[in-house]
Amino acid sequence: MELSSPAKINLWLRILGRRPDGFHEVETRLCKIGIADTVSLELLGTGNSVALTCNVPGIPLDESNLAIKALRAFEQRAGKTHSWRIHLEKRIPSGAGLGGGSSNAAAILRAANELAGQPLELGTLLEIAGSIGADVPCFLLDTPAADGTGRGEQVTPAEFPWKLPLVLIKPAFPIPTPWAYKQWKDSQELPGVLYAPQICPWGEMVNGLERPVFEKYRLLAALKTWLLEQKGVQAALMSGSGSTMFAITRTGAESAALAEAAQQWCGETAWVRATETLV
Ligand SMILES: C[C@@](CO)(OP(=O)(O)O)[C@H](O)COP(=O)(O)OP(=O)(O)OC[C@H]1O[C@@H](n2ccc(N)nc2=O)[C@H](O)[C@@H]1O
Ligand SMILES: Nc1ncnc2c1ncn2[C@@H]1O[C@H](COP(=O)(O)OP(=O)(O)O)[C@@H](O)[C@H]1O
Repeated sequence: MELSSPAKINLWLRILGRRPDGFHEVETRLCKIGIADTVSLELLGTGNSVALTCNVPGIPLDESNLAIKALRAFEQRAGKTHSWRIHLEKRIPSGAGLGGGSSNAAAILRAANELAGQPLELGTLLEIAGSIGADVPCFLLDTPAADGTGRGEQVTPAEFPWKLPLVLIKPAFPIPTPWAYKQWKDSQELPGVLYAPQICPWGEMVNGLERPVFEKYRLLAALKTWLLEQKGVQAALMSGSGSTMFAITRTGAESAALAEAAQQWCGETAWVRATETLV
């Protein structure tokens, strides 16, 4: 069984505070976008082995892969093991704040449940998803957008009728999510950079993780400032914990032109794509 496993951006990510368990209380709006991995899952028969392959080097192929974690958690809850084969065709860069691994985990939960004859209900799948990672449950919802509260794992579908043209820019370096949250409390704003909410028809775009991330990765702060000066840009923000920055333009032609200019600005090692939010 083959499933599309889309990336997300966070249109806003408000951090309300650090919790006693070390996680942070957040309010976020996740939107699925037109960049996706393809996840293939095959049920081989009896046993308990998982063979994982992937088209790109550098993705872990052992039990630390979120796709395998999802499969193991599914089998534990369903109370039955099988032998499986997974292939990940990755197009979403990792350590990018685009939720690639989380999306793969959700696709595996859906596919495994389907292939095993639907032993688990959506509520149970959402619970398992939340135990794998804060971003996983939103990818189990059918809607193109969702709101997350708590760690981000308490999700509700969100109305989002806008098909927004986007440019995504990920410099060559990744950013580990735990590091970004850890720096949040004691971080400072850089002068001359816009951190304030950008008021848009779909809501107030802001990302509380820009403060800690920009302090170390000055290039991203400079990139945000540059994006906000470009023709047709309605808003620019970091997605999740980075390192992807995204800009929303008014038209697809503007996002195509901006993608070209951004590639030149960042150099050829950056990953740059023009796409749009899913509706
Ligand atoms: C920042 C966001 C925004 O959507 O996405 P990414 O940048 O990772 O894509 C999420 O909050 C990330 O979600 P996810 O990547 O699933 O994180 P998890 O695996 O649950 O957590 C990784 C680590 O980040 C920290 N963490 C995560 C979520 C949260 N609300 N508070 C935290 O402090 C914790 O240190 C945790 O151990
Ligand atoms: N299926 C997967 N796809 C991508 N990365 C994965 C996967 N499973 C585990 N990882 C690990 O998770 C880390 C974060 O990856 P990812 O979820 O793509 O980024 P982010 O949390 O920034 O959106 C990577 O460093 C990678 O080694």
